[in-house]
Amino acid sequence: MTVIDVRGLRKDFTVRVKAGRFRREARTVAAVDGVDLAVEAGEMLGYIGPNGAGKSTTLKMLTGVLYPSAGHVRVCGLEPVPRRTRLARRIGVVFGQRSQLWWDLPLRESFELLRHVYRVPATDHRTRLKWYRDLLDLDAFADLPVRQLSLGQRMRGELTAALLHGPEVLFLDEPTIGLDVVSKQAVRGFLADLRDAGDTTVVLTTHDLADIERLCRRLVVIDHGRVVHDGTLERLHERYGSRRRVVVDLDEPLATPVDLPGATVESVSADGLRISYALDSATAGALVARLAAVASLRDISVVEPDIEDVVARLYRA
Ligand SMILES: Nc1ncnc2c1ncn2[C@@H]1O[C@H](COP(=O)(O)OP(=O)(O)OP(=O)(O)O)[C@@H](O)[C@H]1O
Repeated sequence: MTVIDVRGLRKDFTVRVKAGRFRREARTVAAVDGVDLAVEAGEMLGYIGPNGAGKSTTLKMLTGVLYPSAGHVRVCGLEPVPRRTRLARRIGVVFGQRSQLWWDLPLRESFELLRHVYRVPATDHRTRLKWYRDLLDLDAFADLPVRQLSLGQRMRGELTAALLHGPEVLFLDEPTIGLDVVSKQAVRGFLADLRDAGDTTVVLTTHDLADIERLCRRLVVIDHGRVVHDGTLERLHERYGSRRRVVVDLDEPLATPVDLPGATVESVSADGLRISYALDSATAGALVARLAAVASLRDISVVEPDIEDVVARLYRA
């Protein structure tokens, strides 16, 4: 079932720019410029792109905060802006700058208030809260007022708050930004469990590509308001020519360089004992077998392509 259905989505902003010493003129900027997107129930989708690419503007249109300039949007079958109140019961939202929690109240009481706001039956509330408490380790700080929480603790609270009414879709804007390592792990682990449970569709924007590697099979990359990639991470690697590397440590330098079709020497250390090969079409096994026939190998490591490189290259393209 398609939970998010977006076709030809656009958002234009009118900005005033300086034109000469005293004049300013209005110019139209397409923040989102014809995005098509279909997300199926239970998917966890990574929505990424450089600064100013149009990610937040898209999320705002999907959650009913902004009216599109053109195009078709349905989330859970509803048009977000006119059906905003109804939609709010079916989606959860975590946007970095906006909080759903009451700053002066203990976290625990915010959860209780949200139960009333969304009119969640007490048993459902209890079951869900128990799950989140365990997974996100909330008990350690649930009695503190929200204003006293660390960023990581607050984010764990925000995630719980966004999910307590059992939404079908969860929108997350930069859920791990600025978090300490422990909270980052906790949030990622939690999202991985949520994905595996399969009941919630998630759209995740992030600058932290480790989030994507850990969590999202499907990746949509947006740049200048347009989708430039929609597919798996592997496909992105293939498309942008990222390659695995094999690094070998030798007992003695090679007398003559070893050539293998499908592999390229990337670097050789000054003493000749460490060689790094980039794999084009050869397999790591074939390369190692070839080397082992002519040299004594001390150590071998296979380095997976780094998504940061791929995305940096993609943005430059
Ligand atoms: N209210 C607004 N008025 C005018 N221009 C806007 C407005 N909101 C966003 N923009 C412009 O639209 C473009 C897309 O912005 P958006 O915030 O959606 O990008 P983003 O991908 O979320 O970026 P970031 O990663 O920096 O959060 C940018 O050029 C931004 O300056």
